[in-house]
Amino acid sequence: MESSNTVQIELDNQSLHFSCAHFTVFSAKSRERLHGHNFTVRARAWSSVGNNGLAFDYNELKTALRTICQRLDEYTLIPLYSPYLDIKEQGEYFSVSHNQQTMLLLQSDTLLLPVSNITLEELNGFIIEQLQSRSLFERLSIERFELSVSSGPGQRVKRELRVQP
Ligand SMILES: Nc1nc2c(c(=O)[nH]1)N=C([C@H](O)[C@H](O)COP(=O)(O)OP(=O)(O)OP(=O)(O)O)CN2
Repeated sequence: MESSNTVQIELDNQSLHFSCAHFTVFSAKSRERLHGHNFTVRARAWSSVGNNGLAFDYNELKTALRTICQRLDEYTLIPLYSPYLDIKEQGEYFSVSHNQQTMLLLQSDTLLLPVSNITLEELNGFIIEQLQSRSLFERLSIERFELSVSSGPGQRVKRELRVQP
């Protein structure tokens, strides 16, 4: 029986993590308190093995993921597109208001991400968009891709992408 020429390359190195503070906003009147996680990222990529016995150099994918994680690491993450937050610049701070409460966060320690909530779902989508912006899937001839983002043991969100050949 001939085996498939398509392999699955999985990356879940310890370096694919970022430590951030956030709060999930559930509604106009409900949110979590500000807290933190050590988020971890795991990627699976399906690709065909070429005549030289290589599917693609997974260091390119690992380096891209590591760079994205490093750029998020040690920040408070705030969703720029949340319908329930009012975000303003105030001197060296961002003032972030929700349900008549306002927190002041140092801009130097805060990232406004182009997402609607700081959830595993939205972080997953953000990281995939960062990879797509590098045309990584086309450049590495990745046919199918799965990204998993976890906020701790036992809870993760996975998203699968079928990249057009
Ligand atoms: N669909 C989603 N639901 C929730 C998300 C999410 O990202 N997507 N996130 C949260 C909370 O931010 C997150 O779960 C808070 O962490 P929590 O589980 O409360 O605390 P720990 O990670 O320390 O886990 P414990 O089980 O409490 O030890 C909620 N919902």
